[in-house]
Amino acid sequence: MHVHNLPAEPFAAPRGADRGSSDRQPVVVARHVTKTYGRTRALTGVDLEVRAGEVLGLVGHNGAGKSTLMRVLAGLEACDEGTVTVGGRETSGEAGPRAAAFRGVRMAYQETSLCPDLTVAENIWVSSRHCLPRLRWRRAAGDAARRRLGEMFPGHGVTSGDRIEDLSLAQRQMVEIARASLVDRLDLLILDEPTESLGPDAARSLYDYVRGLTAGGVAVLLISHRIREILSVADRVAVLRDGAVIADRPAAGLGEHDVLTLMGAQVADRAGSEPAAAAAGEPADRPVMAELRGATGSGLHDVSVRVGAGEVVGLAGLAGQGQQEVLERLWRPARRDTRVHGSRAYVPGDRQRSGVLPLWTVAENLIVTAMRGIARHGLRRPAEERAAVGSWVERLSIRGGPDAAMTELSGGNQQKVIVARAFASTADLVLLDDPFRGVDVHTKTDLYQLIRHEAAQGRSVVWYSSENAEMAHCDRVYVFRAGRVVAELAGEEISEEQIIAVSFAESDGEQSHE
Ligand SMILES: Nc1ncnc2c1ncn2[C@@H]1O[C@H](COP(=O)(O)OP(=O)(O)OP(=O)(O)O)[C@@H](O)[C@H]1O
Repeated sequence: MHVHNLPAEPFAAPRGADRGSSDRQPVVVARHVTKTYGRTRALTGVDLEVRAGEVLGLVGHNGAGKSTLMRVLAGLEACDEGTVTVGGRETSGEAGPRAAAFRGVRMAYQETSLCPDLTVAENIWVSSRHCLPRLRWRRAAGDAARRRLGEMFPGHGVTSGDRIEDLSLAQRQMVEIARASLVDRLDLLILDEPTESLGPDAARSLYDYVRGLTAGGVAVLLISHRIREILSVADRVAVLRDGAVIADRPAAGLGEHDVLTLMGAQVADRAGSEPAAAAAGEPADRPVMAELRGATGSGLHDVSVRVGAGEVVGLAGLAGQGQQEVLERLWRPARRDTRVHGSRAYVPGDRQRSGVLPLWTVAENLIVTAMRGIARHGLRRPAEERAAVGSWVERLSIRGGPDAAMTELSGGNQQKVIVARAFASTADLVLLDDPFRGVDVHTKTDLYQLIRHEAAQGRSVVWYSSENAEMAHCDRVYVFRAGRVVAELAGEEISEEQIIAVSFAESDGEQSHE
């Protein structure tokens, strides 16, 4: 391995030479890799090869073992059995953040590994200090961050002196990905659900950059629950099921349905590919549960939103156009222009900041909101609580079970607990802020049905989603742009195409007024 440690330009750009698929050398090879946590067999014998110059897509259900495998391939954790070979050299016993054998293998985490109260430059320094000069390190780290963010995400809006905690979720994800790529020699870049928090433009820029990397001979391992995205970016797709790779195929010729079937889904058994039917009855007939009337201020301009009892109302449009402000106002109604009847539950979009009680178990996290509904005359009823928890764990296939600590759960399973917690409460109004990030396709399908079912019982749901296709499960959708409602769609009018068409058509009109 040659290292070019130049203070002025310490981090390697994609290497130049294009390599054909025929001479792709293995960069990292796993053979019969196992990993057990307590009673959980996270990896049960993985065989996988990642080759230079390719994008390998890795798919699998929540809890299939994807993140665990990545940590082992990146040398952050040692496997129990089996071998990991990096650049032709077996690494047995070497693991931990500083293991030299893994120096060219870098990983961007789905939850981000950044320290919130340090700046962007300081975070970059912490993770890449071995290739930064000791003198004026802060400046060098800041320059490197600025350059790499500019290459990867033009228009990112981050400055190297920004504190991580002040950045948006998308910006934190961008810094995380840039951080992972900043190394003196990059052999394998692992991206764990990189686009879950990114908008479509940032995702496109990232994949353009990834193509440059692979053209230069770097290997990229991409984990995602977005199967279409995997199929459009990856050269090869590996499917992980119950801790083992059960299929490894070229992406060309694979369809979305093929991948879902390989993942082990009873695709035909789930009514998921079709949106669940919206509840009957004209929205205008329903008693109003919550309402914003001409709300203005903190980014909103004359926004009126009405939520009927038993209605699922979608908030759509590009990210950050006022949808979160609407949820926030419904959650904490403080002004005259907002009226909310009944109790509320909230599923935050950012579980790192305000989602789970990490040191508590799944059962404790679930029951914390449901207790009030279960208790009689102020007394808790443990048997009923236990039964309620059990039914939610089963209903959402929360892998790990009720007694697992939240920190033991995979990212997607943590998210399921947060969603279940909201619906397990007695709240009349459930507010969802892009709630299904990181949740696998099949569980999402079950959750869509859950939402419809709860609405049919009379609950109201307000749902912001960055995935326009999800809005088809709503009764009515408000499309937002620059803090304004630019369209209200109902029933048949709601479709991905229509939402995009309205967002963009209206956005041009808006701009001419600005
Ligand atoms: N530190 C840990 N302690 C105990 N169990 C763990 C730990 N890390 C992972 N597990 C368990 O190992 C299994 C695999 O988890 P992993 O995070 O690798 O899944 P994943 O495929 O990445 O899921 P997701 O799509 O939800 O991110 C899960 O059952 C999880 O609960």
